[in-house]
Amino acid sequence: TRVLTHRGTCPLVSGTNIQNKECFLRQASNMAQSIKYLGQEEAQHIDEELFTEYGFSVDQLMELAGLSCATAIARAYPTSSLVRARPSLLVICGPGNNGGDGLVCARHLKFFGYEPTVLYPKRPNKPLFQGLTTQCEKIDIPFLTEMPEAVVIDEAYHLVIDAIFGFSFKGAVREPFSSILDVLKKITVPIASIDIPSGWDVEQGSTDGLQPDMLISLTAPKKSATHFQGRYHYLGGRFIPPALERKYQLNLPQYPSTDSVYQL
Ligand SMILES: NC(=O)C1=CN([C@@H]2O[C@H](COP(=O)(O)OP(=O)(O)OC[C@H]3O[C@@H](n4cnc5c(N)ncnc54)[C@H](OP(=O)(O)O)[C@@H]3O)[C@@H](O)[C@H]2O)[C@@H](O)CC1
Ligand SMILES: [K+]
Repeated sequence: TRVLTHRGTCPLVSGTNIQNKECFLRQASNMAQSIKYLGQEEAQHIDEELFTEYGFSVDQLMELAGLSCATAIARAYPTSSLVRARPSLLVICGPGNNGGDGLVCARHLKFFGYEPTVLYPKRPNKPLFQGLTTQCEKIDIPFLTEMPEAVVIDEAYHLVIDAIFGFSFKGAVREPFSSILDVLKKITVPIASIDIPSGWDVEQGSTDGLQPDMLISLTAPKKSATHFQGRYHYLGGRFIPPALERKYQLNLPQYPSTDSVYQL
């Protein structure tokens, strides 16, 4: 009772003097609601269940994931904040679904008024990815044939979108992506990573890897996101059914209104 009646400074609301009881309750509620950071297998299981148990298709979720990435990027880097004449972006897409998110994101960013260019060096021979590529080409998004040097990227683009690897990445990075990541470590323009900073261990992160300015975690952050030190961390992918959220105790925050992104 002494704790409950004592007045002091609440560490959660700096500079305010509220009753400790309130502070305690708020802290307890925040702890109860803190969002879960997923391990690699857990992220893969949730993804699998969305398709097998909940009836979603890959292209559906990829569209929502990519749209939330484009929305978060437009929030963090509005076209009006970009100093050069053209709001040019480089989107680098990898061989899996993370790369697919990148293609969807590039398409939406084009409709949002940006000038994306795509590098897509390893393209899966599947209708989904061929369709996403065609959709970009048909709205005049250029595709590069090789990775530019770091100085060229710094000169030509405002932002690089890293859609190379997501939650299925494992082991040492293989070519051509190891050379691409080496270049990305040298650039000075900011990097926005989709789901995981590419090359990072999904759970442990990386001490000498990319240091993105932005991370858009899809569904829920992965454990490596605790090491993210950039300015903007957004949650996207507002499509998790409540029963699935409960099963995995995701404790997702309430997305505001009709938003598809939430700034963490
Ligand atoms: N539920 C959600 O939240 C949703 C998530 N979505 C998105 O899907 C993402 C997960 O997609 P994913 O499972 O296709 O795997 P991803 O990480 O893109 O890459 C696998 C590819 O990388 C390769 N590869 C692996 N290691 C490598 C290495 N060391 N060096 C080189 N290559 C390596 C591997 O090649 P392989 O081993 O087959 O040769 C394979 O081709 C997820 O992060 C999110 O962005 C949304 O689209 C839908 C809803
Ligand atoms: K990525």
